Amino acid sequence: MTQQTEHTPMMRQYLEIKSSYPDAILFFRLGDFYEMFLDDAVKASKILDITLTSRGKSSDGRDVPLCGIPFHSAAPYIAKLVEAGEKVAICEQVEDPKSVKGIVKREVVKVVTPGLVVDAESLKPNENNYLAAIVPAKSGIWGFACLDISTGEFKAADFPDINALISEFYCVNPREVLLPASLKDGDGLSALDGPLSERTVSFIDEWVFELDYAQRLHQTVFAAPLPPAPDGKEMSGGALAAGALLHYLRETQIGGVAAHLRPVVSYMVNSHLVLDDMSRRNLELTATIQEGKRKGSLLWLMDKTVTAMGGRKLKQWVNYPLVSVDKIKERYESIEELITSQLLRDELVALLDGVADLERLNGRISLASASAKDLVALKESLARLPKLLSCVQPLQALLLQDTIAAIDPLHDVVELISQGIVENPPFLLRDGGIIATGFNAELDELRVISREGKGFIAQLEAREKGRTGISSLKIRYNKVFGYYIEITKANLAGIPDDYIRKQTLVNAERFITPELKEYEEKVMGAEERIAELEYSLFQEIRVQVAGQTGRIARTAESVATLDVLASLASLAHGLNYCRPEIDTGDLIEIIDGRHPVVEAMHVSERFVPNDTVLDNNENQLLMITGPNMAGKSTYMRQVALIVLMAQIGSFVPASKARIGIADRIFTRIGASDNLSKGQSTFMVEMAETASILQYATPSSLVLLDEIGRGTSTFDGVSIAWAVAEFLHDARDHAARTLFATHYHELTELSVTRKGIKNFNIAVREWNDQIIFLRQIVPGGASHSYGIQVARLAGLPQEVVLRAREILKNLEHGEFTEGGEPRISGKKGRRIDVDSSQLSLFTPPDDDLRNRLKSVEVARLTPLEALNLIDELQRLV
Ligand SMILES: Nc1ncnc2c1ncn2[C@@H]1O[C@H](COP(=O)(O)OP(=O)(O)OP(=O)(O)O)[C@@H](O)[C@H]1O
Repeated sequence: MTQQTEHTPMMRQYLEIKSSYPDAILFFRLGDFYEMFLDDAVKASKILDITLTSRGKSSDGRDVPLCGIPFHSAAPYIAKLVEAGEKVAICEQVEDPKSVKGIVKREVVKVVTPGLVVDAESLKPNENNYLAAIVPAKSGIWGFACLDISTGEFKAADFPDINALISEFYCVNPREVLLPASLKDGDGLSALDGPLSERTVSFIDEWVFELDYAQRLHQTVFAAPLPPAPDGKEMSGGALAAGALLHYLRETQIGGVAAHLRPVVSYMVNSHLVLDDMSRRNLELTATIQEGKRKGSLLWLMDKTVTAMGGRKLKQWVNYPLVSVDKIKERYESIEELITSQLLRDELVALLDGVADLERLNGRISLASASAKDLVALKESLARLPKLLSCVQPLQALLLQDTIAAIDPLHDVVELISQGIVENPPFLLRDGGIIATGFNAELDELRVISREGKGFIAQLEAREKGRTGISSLKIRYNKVFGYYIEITKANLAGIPDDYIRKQTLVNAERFITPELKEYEEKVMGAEERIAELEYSLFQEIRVQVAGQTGRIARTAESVATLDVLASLASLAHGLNYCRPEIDTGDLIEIIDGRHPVVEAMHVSERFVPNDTVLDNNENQLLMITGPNMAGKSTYMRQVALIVLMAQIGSFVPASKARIGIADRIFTRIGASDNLSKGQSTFMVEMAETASILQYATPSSLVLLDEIGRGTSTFDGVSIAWAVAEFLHDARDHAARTLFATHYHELTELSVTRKGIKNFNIAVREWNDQIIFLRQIVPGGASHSYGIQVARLAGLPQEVVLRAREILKNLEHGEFTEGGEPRISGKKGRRIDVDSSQLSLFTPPDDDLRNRLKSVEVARLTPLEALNLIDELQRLV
């Protein structure tokens, strides 16, 4: 904060508190308002679109900017600031102003930050909201940890290099990130620039990222040591990052870490099928590549869940496909059983449909921000569980049984809430009307007093009307005077002596009597006490329920799993998917495979199914040629998606599939433009290819679409050729590969490489038109049909004709002395419609060919042969 201010005691208090929260907007409680001052006020008034005023002057004579919001309706304002990426520190009066002389004591009670919001309005139901920490650790390892305070999930891992870290970062997609302060201007951050943009980033003191500290914090919070990595070794970076998150939680939650937060779970890059960020985006797993929308993504297609928890869990399954055959089979088994038990599944889905977001309710309960409505929602959801349990009881599959066994209907919690809280409580907690009758004797008594008091006032009004003979006499109530008797001016003559005048209005006078005040005290006292008592009883109930967060979390988790399995069963059943066979072998065999999303999005067009065989032997690299628009990319993606779905544990769009587990899926598809990061399209293409060649293993699945197209044709073909050779020849990197290309020359690789097979996507020519058959067939394509497709796309006739002319020139081998094609040629040459593809490697030596063709070898004498060699040499 830069401004100088007049230092009234209150302002001094403000500045002192603010100095501990320099990067948060401080909500400073003043009576019924939260006030913001100085820079905070300027910033917040803009974001919140509220009036900026000023309060007094600073010592340099400038106004002190000020804005404020009513405390009882602060929630939407806080949400708006947090949505804009700001942190909000809530500073309350922690003493009763009535009992204090001078400045009342104030303290920050909570800091709300984008990664730590819990209110339902600020969160998307089927998305997690993560807070993450990143830290470079020793030997190039990067530590990463993230938690979702709204659900209690907490995990950490080490990543071998920054690229692996970044891939995971995008997958987790945290809203807020903590980094060690040393990264502020230091190395390593530039690679993180892209990932960190548009997220709230906080730099944390270096000392926080210490292993001892992390271990101590974890032990204190969870009464358990930090876990090792899944391979049994000590987590290095992940542990530090987890420690930083716990530290930050303590700082912002003031006084405690949420009870529902679960201990850290450690994981590793290869605990799952690994996908880098580009591949995730290319395969449109959770969002489309063009518009970043959910609709059109694999997740959109697969998601038939009916609860928010199920939606989030499915997203996690899609983001982390499995590599364990046993675990995958457990999921298949469950889906199969749920498909065959259709009636049961329908009933299960109907029961799940009414279950609220137990995970987030649990979070709000444990963080003491749950309303009475939240508790009732919890009760109503839990109350469905006994029926749900009896519905699923006949299911036999192992995973289903384990999941069902972990569901706890929490009868005690249901009973407590049913007895304690009315069926339909108000939203506000302080106005009473929450606690059910019969729950607390004192409360019931107070309610009787209050009711009777009100009845008495009605009686009193009638009595006073009789006594005074003034029929218009009324007993009324307002906040300033409490109860009073109102008499119009015309009737004032008849008022009794014991009436005490309180106020004069234009047309009436207001009076009180000692009797009225006595009753008022009783009623008002009772009502005040009722509100207080109800609030404290509510808090007691909430604390009791919060004591059960572990049980609620386990139940929520199981309900989510049931929802996901039922969703996968509905998907498979509805779209006629098959159960794959899965093993650790190298064979990927798909019969009648379909692209799940293209098939679902274009229902009017029949999707043509295709087969695939890939392995580590004779079908290791499929070289796919075919005209533009034929369906090469769709075909390649469909294979990757089928493998991915199979490893998610889902059935797949095919009539039969056998999937040898993939450790990673790599894709290099299309021209992703990275100009904003200062890299050319070609540079990005090559960088991605380099990373594939470095990390692919024989168990990987690689999709390469038009490698080399970002540069000159000769360079492009050469690079594509060498890449294909490498993927075939380099034993450690010989991944199962789909290689789509427009360079027909590459089909020649199959002659010398036994693992390379040519395929093309069939088209039929008809009257200078092409018809796409969408069928993948063995062999290389002979034509590109680029010009025909360009014409279909509406390129002007003139340009199309000229392109054909140039193509013809090229095909006729018109080259300059330097070997460059003389493509401009002469205009007006007649063009054959069926021009065949130019072979770039056709040598410009027709004379040589013609001479050779003319030789009749059988009739050559040895001397003539020698002469001929001499002549040919000269020709060359
Ligand atoms: N098997 C199929 N059945 C029906 N339609 C398909 C099939 N495969 C692809 N398509 C449709 O054909 C269109 C073109 O497919 P795709 O983009 O895969 O072609 P491509 O050969 O990769 O083209 P290009 O070389 O120009 O990138 C897509 O819009 C898709 O909807």
